[in-house]
Amino acid sequence: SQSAKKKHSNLVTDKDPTLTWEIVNEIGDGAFGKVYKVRNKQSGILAAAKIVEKCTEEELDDYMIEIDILSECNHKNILKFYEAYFFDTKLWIIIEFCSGGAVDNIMFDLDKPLNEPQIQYIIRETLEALCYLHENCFVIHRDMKAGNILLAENGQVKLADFGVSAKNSSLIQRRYSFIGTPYWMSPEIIACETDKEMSYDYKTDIWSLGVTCIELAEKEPPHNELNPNRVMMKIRKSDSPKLKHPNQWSKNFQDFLTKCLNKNPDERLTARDLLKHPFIASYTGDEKPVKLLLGEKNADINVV
Ligand SMILES: COc1ccc(Nc2ncnc(-c3cccnc3Nc3cc(NC(=O)c4cccc(C(F)(F)F)c4)ccc3C)n2)cc1
Repeated sequence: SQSAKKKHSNLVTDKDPTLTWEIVNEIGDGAFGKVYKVRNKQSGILAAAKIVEKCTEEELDDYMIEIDILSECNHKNILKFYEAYFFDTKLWIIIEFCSGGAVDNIMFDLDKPLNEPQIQYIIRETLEALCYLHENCFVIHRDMKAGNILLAENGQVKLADFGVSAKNSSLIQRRYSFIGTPYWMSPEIIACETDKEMSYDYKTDIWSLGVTCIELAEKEPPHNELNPNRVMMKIRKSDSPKLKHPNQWSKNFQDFLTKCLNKNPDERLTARDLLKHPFIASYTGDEKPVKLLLGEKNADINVV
């Protein structure tokens, strides 16, 4: 439509996406719509396409925040934006395809948590993405968890946001809205919902990263036995969560967790600081431990 074309530069409105992209299969079905693996008819390139049916102009404005964030992000550890179409009342958001899928699905398929080198590599790459989001894009992710960390076929780590909670926020202005998946929520983000004068900022992603480390080490986040509306009060009342069996893990890992899971956001380290922490800096390996993990997952599928 004319208004969509005029307003948004990242949006193709006068071309039918099915002329360029063919649907291979469905890979996800969320509240927002369906997600497909698609192939470019000219280049053969694979991609992931979120297709929102009957998208209204105001819904489009909301999705444009996501499209603008994705199109301005140019980093090896953030999903690469390809194209977006608004055609025949359907919105298509097309981004790079990661064949490994999300890390929580991989742990579920293999029915086992990750080992320390795999955690070090994945968290190092995720911290690089968070540094970029916080320092270059002034974006708070707000839904950091293993389900939003994708693996590409060569073991590359790509940060995603399927719930699309990531929002732009300038350095000074803090966020007052309330969002994210309860188990990974920081104490201050929960406080936001009760006493409004509280606010939170980038440090909320660091708490969620700490919870994600426990999730990678134990398959589930802390308090996962509680139902979602109980867990928020539990997080606010409880001390910082810890690993169930600390002596199975290095002192560096345990110390890294205490630096992420400080209940006071002002004392929590930044993503930039955490990249220098021994748990991360001492890991000089490449993506090999994660390529083995992907090998197991693929072998798993063949053997079944
Ligand atoms: C179940 O098996 C699989 C196998 C492979 C894959 N691979 C894959 N590769 C790429 N994308 C997806 C995907 C899956 C479900 C939903 N959305 C997906 N990607 C996607 C993500 C977005 N948006 C973001 O990731 C996003 C939005 C806002 C901010 C950010 C960030 F802050 F991270 F930059 C990221 C938009 C459109 C799409 C199609 N899935 C997934 C499941």
